[in-house]
Amino acid sequence: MGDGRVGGGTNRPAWLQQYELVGKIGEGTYGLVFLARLKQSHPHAAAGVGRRGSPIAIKKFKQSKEGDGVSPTAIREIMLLREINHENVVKLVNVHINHADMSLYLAFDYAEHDLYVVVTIWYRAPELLLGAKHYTSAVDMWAVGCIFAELLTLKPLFQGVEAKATPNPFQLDQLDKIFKVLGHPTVEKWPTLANLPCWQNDQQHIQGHKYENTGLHNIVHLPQKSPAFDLLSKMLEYDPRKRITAAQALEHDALLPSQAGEKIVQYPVRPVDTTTDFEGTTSLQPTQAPSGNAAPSNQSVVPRPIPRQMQQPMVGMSRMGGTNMAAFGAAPQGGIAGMNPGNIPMQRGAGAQSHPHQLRRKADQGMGMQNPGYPTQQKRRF
Ligand SMILES: Nc1ncnc2c1ncn2[C@@H]1O[C@H](COP(=O)(O)OP(=O)(O)OP(=O)(O)O)[C@@H](O)[C@H]1O
Repeated sequence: MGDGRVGGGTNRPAWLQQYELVGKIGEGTYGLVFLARLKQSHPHAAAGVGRRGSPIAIKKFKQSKEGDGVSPTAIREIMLLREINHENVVKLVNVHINHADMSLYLAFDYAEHDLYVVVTIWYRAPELLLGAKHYTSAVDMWAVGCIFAELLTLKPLFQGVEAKATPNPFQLDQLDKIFKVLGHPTVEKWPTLANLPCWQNDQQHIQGHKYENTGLHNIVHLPQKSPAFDLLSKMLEYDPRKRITAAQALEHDALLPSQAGEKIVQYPVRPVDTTTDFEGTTSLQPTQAPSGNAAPSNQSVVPRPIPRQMQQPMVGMSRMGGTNMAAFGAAPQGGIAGMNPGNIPMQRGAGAQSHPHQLRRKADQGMGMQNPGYPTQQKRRF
């Protein structure tokens, strides 16, 4: 299959030679993601960055159905990632393209932890669920609050079942999950509630029900007087106009580094499917799981031997740490020079393709793999 045959195949493109493929670590709407390691140190390698053995996440974009070039989605992702330079955003370190089949590979700094990406109704603000036609960035703060709680408990906070049959934004089960924890919303506390279409139309569903406040603190196990709980409750404020803004949140006491940590959260590390190659189908050399952690016979999982201690004491809420690895230079052979995607033929209609507003939570959270159960938990202090 020429250049497109990579990973387990023999006809590897030249650019791939710099990586040792470990296995598949994830799958998104647009591609498969693999863990690989650098075979050799990069000339500009800094401490822990770009050195031999450094982990790299390689995302292979799925081929477009039309087979007419690189998708606008990929182009958009590359363009944006080239612009973004922030410690909390994984860095795009290289772009590779196989001209034979126009398959595209993006090489990123590797991130040890993630939330297995958060775009379902679980993170949707109540004003949206109640049909608000005009909304603000407060909806994002609600989502951040949900994620914050999930970081504390390792469990999504409001796991509503989505009613998919209707174009109506009203999601009763999701609202039900929220109200059960935060209590019944009232127009006294949230005056514009009365104007929301679904609040008016679905009175019998919501207003007929009296929700008790179970108490968020009971779920996230934080003292009610702690700065972390204060910040969380301000993110999950019903009234979007009263909800804390991102700028205010950054100033909140919970983020002061001087605060002593109280709550230690054990984060699991990412499983790696070592049987899947870049084509997402065939076998790499299976790696046996350590004894006592038998993997299913048709697949193997390995703990990632990438010790990355999270040593910083975290207080209240900590900003999610990025990998903090610097880019290590220009594209090597086969890469797109300077990561300029300008020479990539784009599909017609580029830019017009809409990103699905609502994506599903990944069905393959653990990629169907058993939790390897290795002693690889990492701690984060809150
Ligand atoms: N740099 C990385 N380091 C470690 N794992 C990664 C990295 N990038 C992606 N992954 C893993 O691969 C998964 C798929 O990533 P991808 O970017 O393809 O899609 P997504 O952003 O999760 O979702 P979608 O494309 O549907 O919006 C992620 O959820 C994550 O588990």
